[in-house]
Formats: sequence, structure tokens, C-alpha cells
Amino acid sequence: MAKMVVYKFGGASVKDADAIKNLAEILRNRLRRNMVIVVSAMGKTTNALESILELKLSGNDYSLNSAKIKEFHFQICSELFPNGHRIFLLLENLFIALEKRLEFDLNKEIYDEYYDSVIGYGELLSSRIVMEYLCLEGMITLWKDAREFIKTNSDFRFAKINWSLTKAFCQSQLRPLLETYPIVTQGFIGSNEQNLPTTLGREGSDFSAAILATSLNAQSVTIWKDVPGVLNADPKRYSDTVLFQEIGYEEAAEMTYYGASVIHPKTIKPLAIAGIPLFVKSFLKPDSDGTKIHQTEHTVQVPTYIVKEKQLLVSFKVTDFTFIEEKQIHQVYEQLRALKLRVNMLQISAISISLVMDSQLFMLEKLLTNLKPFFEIRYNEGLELLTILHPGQISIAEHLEGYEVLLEQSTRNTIQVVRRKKVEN
Ligand SMILES: Nc1ncnc2c1ncn2[C@@H]1O[C@H](COP(=O)(O)OP(=O)(O)O)[C@@H](O)[C@H]1O
Ligand SMILES: N[C@@H](CC(=O)OP(=O)(O)O)C(=O)O
Repeated sequence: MAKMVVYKFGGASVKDADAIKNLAEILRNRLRRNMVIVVSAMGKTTNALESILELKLSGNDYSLNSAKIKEFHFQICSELFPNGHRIFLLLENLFIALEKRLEFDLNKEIYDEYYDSVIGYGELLSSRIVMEYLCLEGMITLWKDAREFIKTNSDFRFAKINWSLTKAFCQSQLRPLLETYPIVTQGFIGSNEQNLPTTLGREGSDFSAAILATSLNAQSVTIWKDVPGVLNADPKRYSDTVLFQEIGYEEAAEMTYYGASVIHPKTIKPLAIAGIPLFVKSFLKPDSDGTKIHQTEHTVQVPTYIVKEKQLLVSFKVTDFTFIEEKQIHQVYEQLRALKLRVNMLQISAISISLVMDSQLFMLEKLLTNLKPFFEIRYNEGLELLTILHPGQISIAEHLEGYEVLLEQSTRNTIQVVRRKKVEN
């Protein structure tokens, strides 16, 4: 029996008609039974859907924005399919369903649940287009709605996987079909026990691929990216990057934890536990090896640079001259837990706790309101968190030119700096 494999194609690999043609070429000699193909929304569609939700929430007209999304998908299809192909009707139906969803009232209280009922349309559209295009090219696959087998709790927007249900559904629903056909499905989306749509957190499609691989005991996962593999820095920010041919699960997990956006941070853990290798390969050079992430003794020696944008630095200062101890840390962390906020960096001094987090809609407001009675709070938004792993003897100064430093921490193996670009006068 052919071993199970999972391929994941992200937004960049399905961003336009040429990209989808390229995807089909990658699959032409690779497609086979026992293959699951996970697809993300096309290009920046998820951001575009988020903008609609923000406009709707603030009571503004979003009709131009939704028309643009529709036009974008129909334009791509007109370049891929002949007139009258059934994809046009399928898309029309999906857009009618989306418009109907958007007719419901939206307010802050129900934002997360509403968000999940809308945002997954990007993946539903792209996966349909990919499946139909593969079929047109003579590659028969089945289209499956991931919400039928990726089961989660009800933490809308950041849903946690119900592993036992997901595994059971993958084994009972997908495995028998996979013996005959490859399956195309969506990343990022799932559903809760009431079958309401949920999502796994932005950029969560890599994680979906790992969930499916684990649930189906796959042999490997390959995520197809617009980079040669995992590099020691984001090539969009740094020149002269180094490609890692192989890295260990731990190294990869650490990189993603600090914000290396090439892989979603939740992806590594399930694969490491199951011992399933993850290949990061270029969809532009599909025959190149890329990076293999697996159990290995190989250690990374070169400095690795990771920049996380849109960071928020919040400082909580006690006002009654007591020193920071467990009680205050607990108070702050209780709120973070309740608001589902993750800390990227923490610094404690005698009288204050400083936290660095991703900026998130509404969260700052809530955090401030809840902790105002206990602390004097100051914050700065729009910051960057630079992390350097294995810094060796490098000079940090060159990474700070043109920046103001707000917070700095270093150990032998890691340097972290919260910085803000200086404004030129
Ligand atoms: N260390 C790194 N190595 C390679 N790419 C990186 C790294 N850090 C950040 N990136 C960025 O990750 C991008 C690919 O991830 P992403 O855009 O999420 O892919 P997709 O959404 O298509 O799955 C690259 O274009 C690159 O800019
Ligand atoms: N489309 C979703 C999920 C995702 O993972 O996308 P990508 O694979 O393009 O990062 C998002 O943009 O958040």
C-alpha cells in the first residue's frame, strides 16, 4: 500500500492563475493515492476578508471590498477554465453564501464566532478552484470540506484541536477514500462539536497539514513555499541568507516560537511527537531538496535572525512601593490567559513587569481596563522584536542602526531586542 503523504500549498503558491498552473505541474508526476493536498486561501484573500469584517464592525460599507474579492477569483478562473465550466457556478454559490453570512448583524461581543463563519470562505474558494483545475488537467482528486473532520473546541479564531475526534474522523472518513483517490481539502478551518465553523489561528494551514499527517499516520509532510526552504533569516529582510538542508524539530520549533513565519508555530510539535519528517520546499524549484526537519543530531551553527512585527510592549508598574512578587505576576498572567494572549518576551524589575506581545484587535483595551485598578500601565505599539539565535561573536550594533531600543535581553544562545524605527526629521 502506498504510504500516506500530505502536501500543503499556501497562499503564495495559489496567488494567481500562473501559480495554480505551476501547482498542477508540481503534482503532475507526484499525485497519487494516499495523498492529502491542503490548500490555503489565494494570495491575500484572508486579509481582504478580515478588512470586510472590520468595515462591517465599524458600520462602514464593504460592498466594494467584497466585489473585489469576487472579481479576483473569477478573473483567475477565467484564465484557467473554458467558458461555461462548472467552477463558475460553484464560485457563484459560494459568494451567495458568503454574502448571506455577511447580512447578519455584527458586534464586538460575537466578533470571534462571526469571524470564523466568514473567514474560511477564502479556503473554500481556493480549494474548489484547485480541485477543479487538477481535474481539467486530467488529475482526478476528491474535494473534502475540512470542517467535517478537523474537530476543535469553541475557542473561535484560536480553536484547539480535539485530537481524538479528529483522528477518529480522519481514519473513518478520509482513509478509505484515500485508498482510491487523492484528496484536496482546506487548511486553517475546522468545526466545533456543534459543527459551527472555527479557525486555528492566522497562517494555520501548515498546522492543518501536521494535524492531518498525524491523524493519518503519514510518512511525511511537504509544505510548498516561495523560498528554497528554511533559511537563517527571512530573505525579504536580509540578503546573503543560508539555506538549512536539515534541522532538528527543536531548532525548528524554537525558530517558529520566536516568529520565523515560514512555518506556523504549532506545526512542529505533533510531527515531532509522531516522528513524521517535514519538508519545506520551493514551489519555484520543486526538484530541489529544500529543508528536511526531523530527528537529527545536526546542530545549527550560523546566527539565525527572526523579526516579529506589530509588537506591543506593555509595562505594569506597582503603585504602592511594594516589590514585584508572585502575586502581581499571577494577576497579570491570569488576565493574559483569560484574553488568550501569548507573551513573546517578559522582563521583571523591582517594581514593574514588562511584556511584549503581538498587537491584537481589542485586546489592549481589555487588558488595560482589567488591570488598571492594580497597576500604573504604560504601553508602546508598532514595535519590532528581533531575536538572534546562536549569535556567536556577531555585533548587535549593526542590527540597531536607525532604531531606538526599548528593551534588550541576552543569553549565551539568544539575543532579543525590542526596537522601533527612528523617524527621520
Ligand atoms: N527563516 C526563514 N526562512 C525562509 N523563509 C522565511 C523565514 N522567515 C520568514 N520567512 C518568510 O516566509 C515566507 C513563506 O511563508 P508564508 O508566506 O507563510 O507562506 P505561505 O503563506 O505561502 O504558506 C517567505 O516568503 C519568507 O519571506
Ligand atoms: N489563509 C489563512 C491560513 C493560512 O495558513 O494561510 P497561508 O498558508 O497562506 O499562510 C491565513 O492567511 O491566515
